[in-house]
Amino acid sequence: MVESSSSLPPLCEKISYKNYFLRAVDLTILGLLFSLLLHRYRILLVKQSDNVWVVAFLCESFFTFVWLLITCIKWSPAEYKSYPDRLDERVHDLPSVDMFLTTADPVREPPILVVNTVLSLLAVNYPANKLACYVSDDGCSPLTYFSLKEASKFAKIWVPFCKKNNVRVRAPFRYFLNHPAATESSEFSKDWDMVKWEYEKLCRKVEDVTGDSHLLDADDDFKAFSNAKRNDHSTIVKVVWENKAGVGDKEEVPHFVYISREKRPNYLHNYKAGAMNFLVRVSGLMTNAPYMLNVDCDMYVNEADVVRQAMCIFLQNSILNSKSCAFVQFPQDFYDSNADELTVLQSYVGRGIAGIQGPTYAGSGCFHTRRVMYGISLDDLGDDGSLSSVATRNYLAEGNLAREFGNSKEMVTSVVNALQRKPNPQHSSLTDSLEAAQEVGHCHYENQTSWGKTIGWLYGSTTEDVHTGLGIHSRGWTSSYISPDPPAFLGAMPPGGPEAMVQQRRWAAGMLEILFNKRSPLIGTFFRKLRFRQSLAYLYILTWGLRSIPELFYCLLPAYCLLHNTALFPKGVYLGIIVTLVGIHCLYTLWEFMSLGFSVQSWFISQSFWRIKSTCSWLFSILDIILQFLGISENVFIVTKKTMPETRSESGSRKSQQEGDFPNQDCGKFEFDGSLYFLPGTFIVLVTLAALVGCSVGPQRLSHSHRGNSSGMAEACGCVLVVVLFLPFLKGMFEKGKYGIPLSTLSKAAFLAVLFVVFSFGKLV
Ligand SMILES: O=c1ccn([C@@H]2O[C@H](COP(=O)(O)OP(=O)(O)O[C@H]3O[C@H](CO)[C@@H](O)[C@H](O)[C@H]3O)[C@@H](O)[C@H]2O)c(=O)[nH]1
Ligand SMILES: [Mn+2]
Repeated sequence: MVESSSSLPPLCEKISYKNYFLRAVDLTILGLLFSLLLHRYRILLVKQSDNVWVVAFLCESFFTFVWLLITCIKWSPAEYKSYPDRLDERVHDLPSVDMFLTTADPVREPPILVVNTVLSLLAVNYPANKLACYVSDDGCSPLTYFSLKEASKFAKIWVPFCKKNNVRVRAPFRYFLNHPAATESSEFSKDWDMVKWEYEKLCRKVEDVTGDSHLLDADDDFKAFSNAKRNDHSTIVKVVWENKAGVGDKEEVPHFVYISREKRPNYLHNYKAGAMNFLVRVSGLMTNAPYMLNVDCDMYVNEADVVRQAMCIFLQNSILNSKSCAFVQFPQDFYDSNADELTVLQSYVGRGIAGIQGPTYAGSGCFHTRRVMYGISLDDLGDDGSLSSVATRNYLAEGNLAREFGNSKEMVTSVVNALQRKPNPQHSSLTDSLEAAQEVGHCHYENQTSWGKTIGWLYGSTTEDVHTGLGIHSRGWTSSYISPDPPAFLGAMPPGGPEAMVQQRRWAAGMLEILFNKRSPLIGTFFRKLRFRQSLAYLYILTWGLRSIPELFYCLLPAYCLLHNTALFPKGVYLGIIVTLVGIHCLYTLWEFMSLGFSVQSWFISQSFWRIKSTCSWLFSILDIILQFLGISENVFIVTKKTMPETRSESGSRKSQQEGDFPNQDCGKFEFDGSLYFLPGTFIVLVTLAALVGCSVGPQRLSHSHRGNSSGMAEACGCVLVVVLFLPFLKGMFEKGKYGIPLSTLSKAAFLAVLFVVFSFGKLV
């Protein structure tokens, strides 16, 4: 299949970015942090009873630990660059790829957005007979199914149009943002108008049915949905479109299947991980491709060559007989500017991890190897990449597979084929597998099997992605990171506000679930095949939730000290160290943002958002975990609300990338509601303001009797910094509507702030 002659140029290259200057900056910051800690500790030894210094010492120890992890992670960044143009001369028969998309709620995830992502998948630059697209709908919505059916009709126009004209961005809502250039031929313009008209027709149809779903009642194809409730319905599997010609022609549209697994009330469905495992099974029965791409429903393909890019990595590995790469992860990029900080984090921390054992799995934009998902370890493979004889005996022994993969004969056969890298025997039609697909969708199909435990997407955490990736790395596999420009996938992030808080809390709680479960990286290095630095990388991500406590305390300390008339910061040289630390850190992070083309404003918003999300949202994840341990409540996956952006073209703040950016009028404006999330932030701002006011009203008191040999200036500066970082809250106190903090939150926070002030003063008397 692959031409292995070494005279041909490689399909991909690993690029390592060692930057000695950045290492020096990282180490300098680390050195400064350690010297500060040491100084605090020395003073603590002398005056043991100073609680403020104990708290500050503990917080700073935590921050130093985090920075130590960051320094280790960023030490040797790397990524892959692929050369898809070289594929054709080297590979005569490209491998098949099954593409998975999950959706869960037709209201929070508008079907037209799902349709666009699906269309971008169907139109990728890859032979149509090697692709199949599977959509899992946890919402069991006739509207979603209807939209997908309509999309498959439109795909017959869209896919050939994209391939013929070599369109780059193959999600119509994005593509039609721009008009064709004046230099284009009149034939193209005519085609363009026709396709746009057809797309608009599709949108209208979806809109009409959204307004009146009874329109579908008469259609027999929708019978399965009548009486179906979101959380109470049988399995539905529908072959929306089958590429019966079985050719890879440019005119052809890949297979397209809609599935919705059985749901019953009071039954744990394991959220996205459960949906992914059903996708794996159904696709195993139908097409059984050796590679699987998965995307979230809002993450459309922004680079038509993406499948070829990923295959470059897998195929080059097979040329080199290096078999350790389990998955290829593309970064999650976004078409809105709500996630600039995530983009920066991926670019630096993500590349750092990519240089160790490989990137963590991010849940979307990732190509997995089916065999690895079936639980095999790197040791199970022989030199030629096939199962070793011991592994063959273990896995394929009579009864073992049924015990692990469930009682469907067809499923077991497909697993045997996948493990031995053989395709399924040719079916005459996809619909032949419908019955078997229904069977593997039953609620209890997974009972007593290894699904979610050692095979497939892992259960037990709402961040199933990090969990599953960790499971794979712990079995000795590596992963690869490619970050093409323009980005391969683009999605949406909720703006700063309630939705973002819910999402961040879910993430932080999901990570803590992993930190304390049996796959914890704390033990993975010693008992499994997780590399040491990789376990540190996981530790960095998994401890996000825990950071909330030192961050909260540290934000309150300046105010407390000012009110309590005591010193927070050391004086003299060590005050200089703190100022230098803050300065270097600001410049360093600012440089990270600007080097990726982001603005100073975006940097500032991100710094502020980090403080807000850790003190306001991650804090609750600790509560979630405690309640879960006590058996009082379970962590749930609340789907993030996605909105279809207005299709108006305008240029955005980032220098890059696409053919026109979406407008973002309220960029950076923070939204509030009455939820408890906004209580800690409001409290911090009120307390800090009170301290500042107290300090300016009674300056004599401060200068005369300030204990700890500090004038209070440093603490006052600390307070100003806190207020600046929580600026959205300060503004929120004066705004109305969704940008204003509700009175109920304000009054609760004010009450707590009064208690805090009294408490701080109380100590003085
Ligand atoms: O019960 C569920 C819940 C969610 N989903 C799907 O999961 C995807 C991600 O959900 P979303 O609400 O967009 O979560 P995010 O927090 O934005 O997603 C990030 O975080 C998740 C948890 O770590 C990962 O699964 C995602 O891939 C990653 O993009 C979406 O396609 C949903 O439709 C389901 O299929 N079933
Ligand atoms: Mn999302």
